[in-house]
Amino acid sequence: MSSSSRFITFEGIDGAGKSTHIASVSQRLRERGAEVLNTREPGGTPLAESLRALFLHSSMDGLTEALLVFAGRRDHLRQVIVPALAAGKTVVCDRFTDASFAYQGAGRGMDLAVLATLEQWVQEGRQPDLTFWFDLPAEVAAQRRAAAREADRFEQQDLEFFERVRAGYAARAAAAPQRFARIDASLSVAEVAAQIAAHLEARGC
Ligand SMILES: Nc1ncnc2c1ncn2[C@@H]1O[C@H](COP(=O)(O)OP(=O)(O)OP(=O)(O)O)[C@@H](O)[C@H]1O
Ligand SMILES: Cc1cn([C@H]2C[C@H](O)[C@@H](COP(=O)(O)O)O2)c(=O)[nH]c1=O
Repeated sequence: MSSSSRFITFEGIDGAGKSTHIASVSQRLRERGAEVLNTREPGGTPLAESLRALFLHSSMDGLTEALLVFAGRRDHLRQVIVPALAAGKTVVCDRFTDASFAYQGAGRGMDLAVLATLEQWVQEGRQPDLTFWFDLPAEVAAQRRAAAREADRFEQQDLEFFERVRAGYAARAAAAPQRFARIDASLSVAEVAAQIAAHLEARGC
């Protein structure tokens, strides 16, 4: 990875408000001289995007979900993320492996050791430099989703599922405090933006 490159991810339960801020964060980084590549997971390459459609709309168990999303992640890393970082770009990714631990691990009850093995095989030690975790109660996120769009099979899950997913993110954040920036996503859009800006300032971005 080039010294000027950064790998930044956005995480949180559905409806937490990530997409609302990704464009403005990317613009801020560009204004400060970064060449920013925006991408997402599941997805990011033609192969991974085709897997995304299956992942979001076909019925399957937690292990199948994990194998599918990590397969797409491997292609995404090799074809897009690693080359971009090597070229000195800043990669801003809407979701990454923390979502697998939160959704397939905490949400679906998959063995975290299996996920850790998949993480090692697929990422070969690579991790984001900075992860914004948009944290808020599942009930608040559900209210926001209800107003926004048609639910996919994850968004159709109940509040208990999303509270487990939230706890899964909290566990990942506790295990990697230097990488995670927790955002109180229950606040207003402006207050969330201010929290993000403060974290970026503190990291010289
Ligand atoms: N701080 C906020 N307060 C109130 N509503 C918000 C806030 N942030 C975002 N919203 C609204 O909540 C809805 C979900 O926001 P957004 O799409 O950014 O969430 P998300 O985390 O990207 O969700 P997903 O992961 O499912 O794509 C949108 O209608 C958005 O306008
Ligand atoms: C990367 C990843 C994602 N998911 C889930 C989380 C969301 O419900 C969807 C993606 O939808 P979005 O609107 O694009 O955020 O997929 C998951 O379960 N596991 C993962 O690794």
